[in-house]
Amino acid sequence: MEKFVIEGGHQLKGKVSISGFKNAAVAIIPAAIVAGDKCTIENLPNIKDVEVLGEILQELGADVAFDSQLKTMHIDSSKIQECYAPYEMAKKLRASYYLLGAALGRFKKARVAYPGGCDIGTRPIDQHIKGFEALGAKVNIDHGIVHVEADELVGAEIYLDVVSVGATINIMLAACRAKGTTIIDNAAKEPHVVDVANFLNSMGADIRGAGTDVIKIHGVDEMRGCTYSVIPDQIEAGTFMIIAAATGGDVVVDNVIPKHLDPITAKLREMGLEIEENGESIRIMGNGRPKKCNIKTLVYPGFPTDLQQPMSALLTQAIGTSIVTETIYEGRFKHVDELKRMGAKIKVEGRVAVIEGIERLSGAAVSATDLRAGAALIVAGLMAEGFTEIENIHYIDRGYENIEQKLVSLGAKISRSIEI
Ligand SMILES: CC(=O)N[C@H]1[C@@H](OP(=O)(O)OP(=O)(O)OC[C@H]2O[C@@H](n3ccc(=O)[nH]c3=O)[C@H](O)[C@@H]2O)O[C@H](CO)[C@@H](O)[C@@H]1O
Ligand SMILES: C=C(OP(=O)(O)O)C(=O)O
Repeated sequence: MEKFVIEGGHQLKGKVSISGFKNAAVAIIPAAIVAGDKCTIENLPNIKDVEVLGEILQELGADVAFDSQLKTMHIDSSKIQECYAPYEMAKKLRASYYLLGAALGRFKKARVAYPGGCDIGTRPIDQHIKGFEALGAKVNIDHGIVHVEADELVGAEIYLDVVSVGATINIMLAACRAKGTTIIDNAAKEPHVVDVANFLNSMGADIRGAGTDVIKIHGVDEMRGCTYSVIPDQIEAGTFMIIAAATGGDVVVDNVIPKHLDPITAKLREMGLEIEENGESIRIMGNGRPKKCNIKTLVYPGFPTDLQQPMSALLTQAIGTSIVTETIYEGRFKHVDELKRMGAKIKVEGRVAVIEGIERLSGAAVSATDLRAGAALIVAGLMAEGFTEIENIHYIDRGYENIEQKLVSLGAKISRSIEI
């Protein structure tokens, strides 16, 4: 089992380049099925989730070649005949549910086991199902497998009861091959929704309004392969901004879309950090302990749930008491018990964490319980006095490319060690 060993207390300085967006990549790879042609996807992050999705498409019958140096995946999905993703395949990640929309669009039929992913609360798919049914599909769940099937997909007006990234993307995947026009009302506006729409449009789809809360999809008969480059990872970039703040460092986070980082920049400025935006990079200059700050996770352009855990870690050393409210996932406080091992003063009541800032955390042996909990423990370990050992780092490898190498290049003392 691998673990990270961190010696805390070193200021980070320098420039770090951000990889492609995991949460866009995990939708774009399954989306490549829709056209049934050859696609080249560039700027993919070299992370476990991308590797696993490539393997899943291969098992479904596609030719897949991932060049991890060039960060490019070539997918020829023309040989896929049908989409059956049993539990062993689908449980590996939450994003396997995008196979439902993609295969429904192309084959009018799919069978995919209920999705897996990090345990951060219930992850219902009722809005995905509502969308598929509105397009004319019959959906039933039998022995853990979601079956979707339609004689014909027909465009419809779909109002989402909750703003859901997954449902918005899944409905776009199916609707781009439906007859007529689909309107998704109360759609998610996240950058990854826009990236997937742009990818589908590059394959010949006709999707308008992605990035607003009304998306119009005119179904098309034909789609074709394309070459597409994934946008930079908003969450990896935000994590490095938080790390820079946590270590009182001076870090340029490069290859980002600063607009996507507005909610993080605003909060860090509120905490007293100096931040400069410069084209495709953001410079964060820390100076001692940050001020307290309240955080409420919201759909985009609100503060992203995926950064709540790393931000909570930073707030453990803020001056004053901060209140963190998690509105998206009720189970996203599993990092709290681990932070407490390091001396953090946090009380959780339901979806609210009250964090009383202390002078300094102390290094301890801790365990990652999910991807962003792992990122939070890295933030904490880099701030803490002494050594922190983080177990279960396979969660972190799901979503961060070469995180320890990127941190070492900024002057952090972190290494990966293998325990037998
Ligand atoms: C809005 C939001 O922050 N979405 C994040 C969520 O996306 P992900 O796609 O996992 O989640 P959704 O955006 O679909 O879910 C948002 C909320 O809607 C609820 N819901 C969702 C679908 C459904 O059919 N029924 C339902 O009730 C969920 O329980 C959740 O409370 O996690 C991803 C990975 O961490 C992030 O990249 C997304 O930015
Ligand atoms: C929880 C996450 O990923 P997933 O939805 O793929 O489990 C995440 O990216 O923070």
